Amino acid sequence: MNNQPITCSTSRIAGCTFAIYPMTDQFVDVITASLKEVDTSKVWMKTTDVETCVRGRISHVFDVTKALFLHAANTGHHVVFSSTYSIGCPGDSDGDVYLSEDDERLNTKLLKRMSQEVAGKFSLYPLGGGNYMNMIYNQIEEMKLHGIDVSSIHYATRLDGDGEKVFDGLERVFTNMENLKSSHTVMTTTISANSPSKKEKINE
Ligand SMILES: Cc1ncc(C[n+]2csc(CCO)c2C)c(N)n1
Repeated sequence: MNNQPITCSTSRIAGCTFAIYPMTDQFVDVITASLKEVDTSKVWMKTTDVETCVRGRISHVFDVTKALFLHAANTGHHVVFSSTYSIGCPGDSDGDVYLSEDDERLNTKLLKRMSQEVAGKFSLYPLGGGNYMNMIYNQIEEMKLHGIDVSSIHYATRLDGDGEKVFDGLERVFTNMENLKSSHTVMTTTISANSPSKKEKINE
């Protein structure tokens, strides 16, 4: 058994653990086609039976996760994406070498072909101390500048609109936290596309 403590790292590598859940018998094809067709060469990546983890510069972590989800959603199936983004976690340093990649995004062309409405939510957790509620409120205001519907729900903020704009807002919020010198930031999201459910409350 490996009881070695995880070594501490002070690197500013960003990471995301996420899973895509396609609600179809063809779920294996939907997931594997996304993982194959999206260019992931500027991030460290590991896929298991439970999830995928990508690590690298913020721009590439968002480019890859956005492209993977929108590629899966583009099949037309009802697809859900569940993720945890993190930066500044005092823990492993896997993939630090990917921080030296340049800023050119690799999936811009692929994303241009896709137009997808989504519904989702995000929660922001500034873990580095400070006035955390103000930091969260400020970033919810930031999200409203991205051309999507932003509304309050319990424990999270709901987001409705174009998928690319939703991911661009999430990236902006995450990047803002880094620029504001938050020492450790975690952001969770759940994003759904092509749901057969109507947007209205379905329990009434
Ligand atoms: C992004 C993402 N990565 C891994 C899984 C886990 N998973 C479930 S089915 C399947 C394909 C067959 O092995 C895989 C890898 C997921 N759901 N989403």
